[in-house]
Amino acid sequence: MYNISKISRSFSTKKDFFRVVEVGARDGLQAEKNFVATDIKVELINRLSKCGFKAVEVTSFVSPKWVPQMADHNEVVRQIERHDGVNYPVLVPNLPGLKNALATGVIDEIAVFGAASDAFSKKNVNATVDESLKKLLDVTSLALENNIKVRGYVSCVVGCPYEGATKPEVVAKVAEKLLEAGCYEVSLGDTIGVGTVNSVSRMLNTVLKSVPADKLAVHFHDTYGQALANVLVSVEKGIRAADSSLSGLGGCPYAKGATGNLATEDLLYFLEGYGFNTGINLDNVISTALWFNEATGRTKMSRVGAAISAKRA
Ligand SMILES: CC(C)(COP(=O)([O-])OP(=O)([O-])OC[C@H]1O[C@@H](n2cnc3c(N)ncnc32)[C@H](O)[C@@H]1OP(=O)([O-])[O-])[C@@H](O)C(=O)NCCC(=O)NCCSC(=O)C[C@@](C)(O)CC(=O)[O-]
Repeated sequence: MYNISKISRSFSTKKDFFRVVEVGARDGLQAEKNFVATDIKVELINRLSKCGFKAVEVTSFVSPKWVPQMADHNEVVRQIERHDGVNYPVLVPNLPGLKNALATGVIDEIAVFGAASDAFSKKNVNATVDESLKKLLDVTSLALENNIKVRGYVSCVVGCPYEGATKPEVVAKVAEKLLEAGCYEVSLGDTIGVGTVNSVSRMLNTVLKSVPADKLAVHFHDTYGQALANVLVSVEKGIRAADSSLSGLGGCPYAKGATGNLATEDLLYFLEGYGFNTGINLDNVISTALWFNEATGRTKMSRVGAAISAKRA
């Protein structure tokens, strides 16, 4: 069982840095059926850039037949403002995607993605886990030759929508392969948000046997409302990076029923409460969420965003 008393003993007062990667413009929007206009995506990224994030994931160079929402990747990466100290990773599944990204001349970082489940991998990239890892080697080497940083993702680290529970050993193996391929960090994705403190703890204990905590980030979808609890478990195990999306936007087109990522606003409130320095201005993030809702006619807000904007009103 996960030891809660261990958590309270180790609450810290020192302001350690915790890196939050904002993935709303990519992971948050990729499953949206209605196309979000390019100028709204660009403005969203520009506003996020001013909030203090060190990384704002902006789009995917995937096939527009597979993910139509990301079809405007060329325009998005060319039109956004780039701020010093902020990286703008783009998701890349294969060599054609990388070549298209490189041709824009503005890419500073890519994210490659593998999975810990063959069934999900086949649905997501039309290749098994091993096949996709082999293909990724060409992508990572060409990116590194071009001085482009490479981040890796592993999907389905706790459970798969097609295969059920994931074996932690498989997650560890895929994470190791991504690091060997040249990724500077691997983000562990609970794609369908089924993880609990026990299953996430078991998975991390296994992965941490072969991958150091400073090479890991966590990426929790909040389908079952467990994402923040799972971040706490990850923090306690020494992980100091997490992905989240504005207002908890998102889902995965190849994982039915998966809701968005952990909301950035909720994550920031949690991290500040824990005593971390994120360098991110929560108020500006909430204003960005309100602007995005107005621009797109949405109403979805994070819990923290709803609470703080109600107080503002
Ligand atoms: C990987 C492929 C392309 C293979 O798809 P495929 O059909 O096997 O590829 P193909 O090589 O046979 O090519 C088919 C067509 O796509 C074109 N094509 C081929 N590659 C590209 C490309 N890069 N950009 C643009 N076009 C491309 C290619 O030129 C061809 O065009 P056609 O001849 O039919 O006109 C496809 O499966 C794909 O795009 N998959 C992406 C799926 C995706 O984006 N999923 C969501 C992201 S992963 C995620 O969200 C999880 C994560 C990261 O957030 C972490 C977590 O939460 O777990």
